Amino acid sequence: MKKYDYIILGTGPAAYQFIKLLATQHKSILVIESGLFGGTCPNVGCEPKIYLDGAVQAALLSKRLEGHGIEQAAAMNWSQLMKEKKKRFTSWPDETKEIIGKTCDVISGSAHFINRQTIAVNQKYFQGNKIIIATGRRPHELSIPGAKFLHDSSDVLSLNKVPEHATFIGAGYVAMELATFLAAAGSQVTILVRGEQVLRHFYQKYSSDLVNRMMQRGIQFRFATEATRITQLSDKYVVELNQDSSLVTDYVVNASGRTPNIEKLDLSAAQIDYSSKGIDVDRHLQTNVKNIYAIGDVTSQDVPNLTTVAEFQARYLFNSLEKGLSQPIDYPAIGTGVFAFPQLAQAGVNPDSVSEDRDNFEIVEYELSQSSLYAGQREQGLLTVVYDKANYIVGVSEISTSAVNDVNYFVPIIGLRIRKNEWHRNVLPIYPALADKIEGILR
Ligand SMILES: Cc1cc2nc3c(=O)[nH]c(=O)nc-3n(C[C@H](O)[C@H](O)[C@H](O)COP(=O)(O)OP(=O)(O)OC[C@H]3O[C@@H](n4cnc5c(N)ncnc54)[C@H](O)[C@@H]3O)c2cc1C
Ligand SMILES: NC(=O)c1ccc[n+]([C@@H]2O[C@H](COP(=O)([O-])OP(=O)(O)OC[C@H]3O[C@@H](n4cnc5c(N)ncnc54)[C@H](O)[C@@H]3O)[C@@H](O)[C@H]2O)c1
Repeated sequence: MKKYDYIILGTGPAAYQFIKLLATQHKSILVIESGLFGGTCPNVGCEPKIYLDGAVQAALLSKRLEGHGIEQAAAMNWSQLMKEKKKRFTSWPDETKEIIGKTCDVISGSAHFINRQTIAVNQKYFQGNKIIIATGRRPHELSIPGAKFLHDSSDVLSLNKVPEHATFIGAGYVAMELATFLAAAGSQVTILVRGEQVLRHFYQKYSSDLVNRMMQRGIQFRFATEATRITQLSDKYVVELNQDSSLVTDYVVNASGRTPNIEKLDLSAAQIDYSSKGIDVDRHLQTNVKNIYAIGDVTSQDVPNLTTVAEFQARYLFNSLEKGLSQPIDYPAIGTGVFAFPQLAQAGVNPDSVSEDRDNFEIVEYELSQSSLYAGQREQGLLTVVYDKANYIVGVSEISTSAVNDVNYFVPIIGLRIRKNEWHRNVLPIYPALADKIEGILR
């Protein structure tokens, strides 16, 4: 049986980052991937999403400005856009496999544990001194009758023609972003929200604001509504709802969350602890088994499942295993954004989590629309800043057409605890942009 220093399961952002760093260490490495090389983010997640987003934002912004300096709003040609997207993305898995193959042995197949040192793939067995599990997540399966008619985010991101009517189940990141895309391309869209909240990890005032602005563009939200059954009716689908009602649609997207890829790993063969939330790891990203580690979305850690977080964990693990770093993982200020229209973004402390603690935190809202920058886009922009007792900025939330980039200005300010005088001395940003106003927001 061939023995390696490392066996790595998966090739998504977590594994890829770890492999890239390990390439400098002259180790023997086996990498096993059961799906598309590169994982979710570059193939069916962030990257194709942001590629399509360019046209979506252009179309929606031109519509907003119609009659205010734009004669006629741009009309999206989704099919053409999708052809362009496929041209760019189709070769990525093969290219990624080739890059990894330069420094590692690579196998396509689904890996599972035989025991604490042994992994099986395609009926072959391999031993690893250290085994890194980075198998990510996949769309959560809804167990309702007719679930076979459901589509997921990957399907939407490679859809050739937009449906006349689309229904989304769930109201998290995926639903809010992809509903924005399909609606911009001409679909009628309905979003079924199980409870009363959308994007529950975001500042709720701005989540509700986003819902209102999407509703103004004709996107329908049905709150306290669950899909209970889906049936086919010639070339359409009937979605039965918990409120003794139903709707007829052309396309149903399951956007009810993502579940860790653990079932096929046979974790019990290596006595690895896990739950439905993912693989349990300690603050060194080690499982309960000494030589086995887990990174990225597959872990049950209470951090957002983002590419940035997966890569951060990979860097931490590399430094811990190869560079002798002994401190536990300590997460920095994490920024996150929803690529809807307008965008929603936040970093650090969510105002909702400290709104009752006025002794230790101050929450201040800044109206951005007064600036010509935002007014020229005819979009209301709102920024909320959370200050701690010592007047450091510890959290920022924004809703505007440029919220993602705006909040990114604040990530170093929060992470590096930058004060007004330091900013003033060392920074002269481009004007006009939000960055030139930050000095006024800092204390
Ligand atoms: C539609 C969408 C949009 C997103 N947009 C953003 C965004 O804008 N910004 C952001 O930060 N994050 C975004 N994300 C989240 C981001 O994609 C994930 O956080 C990131 O991909 C996690 O990386 P990972 O390496 O942990 O897992 P993954 O990228 O999921 O990779 C895991 C890999 O393991 C493989 N695998 C699974 N089981 C096995 C097995 N038994 N054997 C071998 N291989 C296996 C899988 O095939 C997969 O390739 C988005 C996700 C989706 C779905
Ligand atoms: N811009 C980004 O960074 C980005 C974009 C997309 C995805 N992601 C990542 O991928 C993850 C998955 O995204 P997502 O939108 O699929 O999940 P999510 O957890 O953000 O949202 C899931 C939604 O489905 C609802 N839901 C759960 N179970 C349900 C059920 N049985 N019936 C009806 N509704 C149900 C939830 O209440 C929630 O509204 C995100 O949490 C995020 O980490 C990030």
